[in-house]
Amino acid sequence: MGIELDIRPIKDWLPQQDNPLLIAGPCSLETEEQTLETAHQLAKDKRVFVFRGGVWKPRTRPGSFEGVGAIGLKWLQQVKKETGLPVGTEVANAQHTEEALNAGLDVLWIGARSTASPFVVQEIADVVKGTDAVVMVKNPVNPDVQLWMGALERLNQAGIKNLVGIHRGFTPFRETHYRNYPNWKTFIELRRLLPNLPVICDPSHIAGKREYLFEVSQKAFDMGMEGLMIESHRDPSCALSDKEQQLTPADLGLLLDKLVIRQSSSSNKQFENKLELLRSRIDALDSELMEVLSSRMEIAREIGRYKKENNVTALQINRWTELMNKRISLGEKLSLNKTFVQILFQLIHEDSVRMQTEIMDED
Ligand SMILES: O=C(O)C(=O)C[C@]1(C(=O)O)C=C[C@@H](O)C=C1
Repeated sequence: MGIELDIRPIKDWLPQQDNPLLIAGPCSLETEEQTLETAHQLAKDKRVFVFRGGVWKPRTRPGSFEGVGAIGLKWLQQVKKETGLPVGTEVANAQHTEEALNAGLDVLWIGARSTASPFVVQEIADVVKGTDAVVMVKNPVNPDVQLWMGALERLNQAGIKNLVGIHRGFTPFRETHYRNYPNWKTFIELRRLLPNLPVICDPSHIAGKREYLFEVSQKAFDMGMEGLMIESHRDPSCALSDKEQQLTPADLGLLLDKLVIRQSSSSNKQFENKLELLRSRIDALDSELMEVLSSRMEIAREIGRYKKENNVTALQINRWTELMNKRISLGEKLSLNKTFVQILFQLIHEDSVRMQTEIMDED
């Protein structure tokens, strides 16, 4: 079951927010003029509720633009004064956090590399303790839901109730056309564990390229996320960081026009009735599936006992390879996803071998 953290809904700290929560602004603040011009253009689109801008930029390797530093906080104050938009930036240590709080920033967020370090998160939590700061926590670079949760818990234990999770994708472990791999199942697990935590998506860091922003953003809404943090620059071609993933405010408007925003439920009675009917069919099929699995495991146990009597190994690689190939081709005929079939049978086989070795090692 999920854990109940004491988290306030977005509406409590941002009453003007309308579904979804949209946070937009440049990857990095570069000049006061670039900051203000981008902010004024974004403020015209009433769907943007918070202006973001990176001031301290964590870069993988030295030598790239590392942000303008604390002077950027003054530009953010100016944005707030001129546009009325709440403003936010990323903080990566205690000093950033103190400076951002002193500058009256409305939103702070912890980046993926910082979330991966419990020491850094605790250092930030110690500074925000006792304030009513809004703190957003990006997922750690590796798909470790416990580490992500741990960061949120540390902040909550410091009394921070205005919490939001940000899904920005994970360092890819295999070739992908995205910059960071969107491991949606980690989000599903986080939602199961912390059902009352609002979670938004950062399509810019997942996509890495403008052309994929729409599909990632739409998927986030299909999954039930509450908003987006998306990078927007008045002229991305001149941006000092992440040129290829930023949109002009006008292009952001076009992207928002196309997105379908979904609700977690519907008040349509007919829809509810039909859904219930279909769910009861799924329940019945799942029971059948479990019965079939249980019978299969019983046979695997019988084989295990038989192998033990005859001193034969549990793992039979030729049979396993042949079985997997057959299941994949049957799966294709039944319109089942190949990776799904592979993972499913890997799990079944793994457990079958585990049971057989246990039988073999029994006295
Ligand atoms: O065919 C066997 O020898 C089994 O024990 C069954 C089974 C399976 O679960 O399908 C289990 C272990 C082997 O590596 C191969 C297949």
